[in-house]
Amino acid sequence: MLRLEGIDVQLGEFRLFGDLSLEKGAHLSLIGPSGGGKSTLLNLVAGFIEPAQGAVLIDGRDMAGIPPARRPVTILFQEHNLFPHLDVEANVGLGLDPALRLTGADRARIAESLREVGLDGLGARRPAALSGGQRQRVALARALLRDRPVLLLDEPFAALGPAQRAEMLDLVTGLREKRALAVVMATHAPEDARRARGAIAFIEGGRIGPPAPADALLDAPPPALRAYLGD
Ligand SMILES: Nc1ncnc2c1ncn2[C@@H]1O[C@H](COP(=O)(O)OP(=O)(O)OP(=O)(O)O)[C@@H](O)[C@H]1O
Repeated sequence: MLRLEGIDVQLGEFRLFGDLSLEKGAHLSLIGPSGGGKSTLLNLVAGFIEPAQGAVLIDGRDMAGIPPARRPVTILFQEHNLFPHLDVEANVGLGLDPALRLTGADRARIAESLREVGLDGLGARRPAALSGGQRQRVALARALLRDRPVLLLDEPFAALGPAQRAEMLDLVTGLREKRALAVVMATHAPEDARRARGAIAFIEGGRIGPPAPADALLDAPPPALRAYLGD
């Protein structure tokens, strides 16, 4: 479903390179040292940067030249996902219509999406009146309404406490399975990668390592990963 073929990205002195392949309904965690290239990879898939060489393919379609808004991809960041002056319903509604001309049917879909992420009845709140975890749920509800088959998460739950992080990861896993989403998540927390199940690719110095099952890799890490984990 998602393939990076012979990718080479050049950002000033930094170079990201390698291949990657992810099936529908699968989860891939990107872990590795700061500055290794995790966000660059997500930005490449999202269309914020273009490769100098190689191709990003989604469902067999070459994404070259396709702008972020027209890619079958949603990206969720650690913060700044919500507009503070808009209430929760409007923030989610932006996923349906950026001009917010919402019909009754749209509002029903928004309410359903809020229910799905456990925020039933909070549509009239402003983001400032929500906890960090609830704000990320709003952003997730909007991502779900966009209904794109690839979900990119850039350290989305790093600011949350351990229990909330686990809850959010389980929520994402449930939605991934229900909707057969392909999820790519950058994280510094190996326990998050374990919890999300699926595979891990270790990225260091711009080199995209081969994905391997999370438990197997973390239980017997190769030397570079062991050094990163501090074991
Ligand atoms: N626009 C840019 N121009 C030049 N260099 C850039 C640009 N964007 C990122 N870089 C560099 O690319 C490298 C990879 O950055 P990236 O954000 O992908 O790493 P990361 O693995 O996500 O790190 P972190 O874990 O700290 O978020 C860094 O050295 C960064 O300084």
